[in-house]
Amino acid sequence: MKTQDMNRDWIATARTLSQALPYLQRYSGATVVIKLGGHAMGSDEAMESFASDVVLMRQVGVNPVVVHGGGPMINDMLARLDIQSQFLNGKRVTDAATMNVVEMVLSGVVNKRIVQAINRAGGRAVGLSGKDANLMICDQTDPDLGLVGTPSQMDPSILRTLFEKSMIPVIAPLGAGRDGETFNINGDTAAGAIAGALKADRLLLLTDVPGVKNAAGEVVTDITADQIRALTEEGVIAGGMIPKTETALDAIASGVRAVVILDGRAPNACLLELFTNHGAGSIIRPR
Ligand SMILES: Nc1ncnc2c1ncn2[C@@H]1O[C@H](COP(=O)(O)OP(=O)(O)O)[C@@H](O)[C@H]1O
Ligand SMILES: CC(=O)N[C@@H](CCC(=O)OP(=O)(O)O)C(=O)O
Repeated sequence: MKTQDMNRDWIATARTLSQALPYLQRYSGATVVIKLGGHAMGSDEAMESFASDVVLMRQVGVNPVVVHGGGPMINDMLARLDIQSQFLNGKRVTDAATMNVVEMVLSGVVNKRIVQAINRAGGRAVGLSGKDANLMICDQTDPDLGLVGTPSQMDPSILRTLFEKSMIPVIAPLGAGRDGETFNINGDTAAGAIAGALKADRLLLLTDVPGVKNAAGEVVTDITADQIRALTEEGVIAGGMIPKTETALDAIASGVRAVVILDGRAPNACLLELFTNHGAGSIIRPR
């Protein structure tokens, strides 16, 4: 390539960068908690794209925290081991045998797959669960659900230590009980509790739909608490969307600056949400 052409390419790149700069600067130093659901993980390509987005966020000065689910992977392993799964209001009834499988799959397989993908993309990810450094101490949610926990005492100091070293925490949604139990936490609930404890700038809930839909099936891009309550009463918000919108409202009440529910399978979903004017998905913010 001629020097003149190279210079022209460089100037075009600099122009593009200067347009992106205000967005990149807006989030420099910000804390962004990203919940990656089991359904949003998909293929190896989707995982690679997610990992490189998280690394880019870190490179421009964001403190990303990944909290993951893995419900479908737990279901597969339980079926292989011939253990029956039962659900109550979208939450897995978790007996001791199920809890062992949940911990093995989430902390062992799913967590390390994400850690490895981020490290291969050039980041330094560290895998944890809510048990590590007392990040999430839980109480039992409901005796009918067995070992399902609700985070009741948070210590996010380990996450701040990792931010100082530019490391990326990847957290499996498990917590310790006060009497030595291990609790299974819904992934959305865990992400909300961590975002709340960090007073995060953004909580991104990645799922397999483009956002929260109204009765006409359209995505509501800027959704209020009242709209969420009305759509839930009408039964339009149902199933797995209920814990997400509940988490969003709880997170806002605990001081998170905005929550976005978006399609994690879309290429560069997190970057488009943070670094473009139009964003992505449905945003919920304090009013
Ligand atoms: N109003 C709604 N808008 C969008 N999705 C909804 C709505 N009500 C229910 N859903 C369902 O919620 C699902 C997302 O929840 P879930 O399957 O638990 O996600 P994940 O596994 O990503 O955490 C969507 O796939 C959709 O079928
Ligand atoms: C208590 C509870 O429901 N725990 C979930 C934890 C995993 C999860 O939340 O996975 P997704 O985000 O992929 O749905 C479970 O056992 O399936």
